[in-house]
Amino acid sequence: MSETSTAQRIGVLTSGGDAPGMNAALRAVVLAAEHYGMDVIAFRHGYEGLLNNEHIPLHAADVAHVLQYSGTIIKSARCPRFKEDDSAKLAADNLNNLNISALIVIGGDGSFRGAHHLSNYWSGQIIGVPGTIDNDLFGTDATIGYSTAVAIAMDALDKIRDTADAMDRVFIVEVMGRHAGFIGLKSAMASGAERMILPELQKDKPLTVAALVKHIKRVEAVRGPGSYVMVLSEHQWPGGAVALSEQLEAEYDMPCRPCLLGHIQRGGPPTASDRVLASELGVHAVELILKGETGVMTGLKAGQLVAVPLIDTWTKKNPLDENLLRIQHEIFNPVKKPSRS
Ligand SMILES: Nc1ncnc2c1ncn2[C@@H]1O[C@H](COP(=O)(O)OP(=O)(O)O)[C@@H](O)[C@H]1O
Ligand SMILES: O=P(O)(O)OC[C@H]1O[C@](O)(COP(=O)(O)O)[C@@H](O)[C@@H]1O
Repeated sequence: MSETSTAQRIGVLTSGGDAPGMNAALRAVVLAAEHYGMDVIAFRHGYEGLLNNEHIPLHAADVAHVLQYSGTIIKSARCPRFKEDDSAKLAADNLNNLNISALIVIGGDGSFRGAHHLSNYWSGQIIGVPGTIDNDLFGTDATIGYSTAVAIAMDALDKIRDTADAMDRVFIVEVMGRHAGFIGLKSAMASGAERMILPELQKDKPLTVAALVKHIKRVEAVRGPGSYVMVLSEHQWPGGAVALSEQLEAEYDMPCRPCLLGHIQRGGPPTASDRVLASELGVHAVELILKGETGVMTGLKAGQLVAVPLIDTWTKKNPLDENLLRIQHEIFNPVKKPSRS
């Protein structure tokens, strides 16, 4: 891009936890921008880069072969100081000094709160692209990264099942999703887990060790000795899967092993679904800029591209799929509740 270029200049950044498919979204943004005659400036390390003026131009050649990799080539960060008013003012000044007229933020709900905060001080267009493994953004059926995280968790759960079966053991597998049980629910169903503990379910019926032991024993009574695999969303038990399995062993003499999947869920090749979703949403973000939109997130709802007000993405909530919950609890539960009829 030359100093004398008069093309519209847009900014882009990846923010919050990296999500598989962010590179595919970046590639789509850059290719679409070039297609429509725009220049792209990428801020490195999310909002940190916006505040520190850490930026690079991005061209098609820079993103030619990145969509098969997780992480983000422009790096991501959590930037607590961006919540301050002075930070938003500084970011606005930096964007204006670079003649940037629109900013694409690829991230989760926190990143969109940040984008909204920035909009109080900056009059350029702001478009969000949903990038988080947690799938906890209202307005889109799936976020970029979610499909890959579920596939990784399922693969791990299948492997755990082999060893759990061989030794008739209980396993507690901790998956990500601090506030949302989407990864937990889908990976539990996809792997045939006997039980799942999700943040949304904890509100009505918090987990107790006694209830868990009762369920494990009942499953054994129905099926005979064998494996029992439980999916536990993170932060749902003090000390997590490790503490819970230690308690089962110590207090109930029940052979139990913990497994924490952690950041493994954010790495490796993104699934085809995530690459395609990211590609479609990245292009849509640029096309929304061309249409003059601002303060919206691009999403995919029932196969249709949509533009959702940024504020809705965190003030409203997508519930867990009621039908999947019903199937897991009532039909796939080895311990049948007495029939209602
Ligand atoms: N209320 C807020 N006001 C301003 N910036 C925010 C706010 N909440 C989050 N951010 C910014 O967005 C970044 C990413 O948010 P975070 O919650 O960590 O990840 P995610 O975007 O994946 O949800 C934060 O580190 C901060 O820079
Ligand atoms: O990588 P960090 O900073 O330890 O954060 C871990 C958190 O990030 C996530 O992977 C993604 O969350 P965000 O999309 O909100 O950043 C959560 O599932 C997890 O709780």
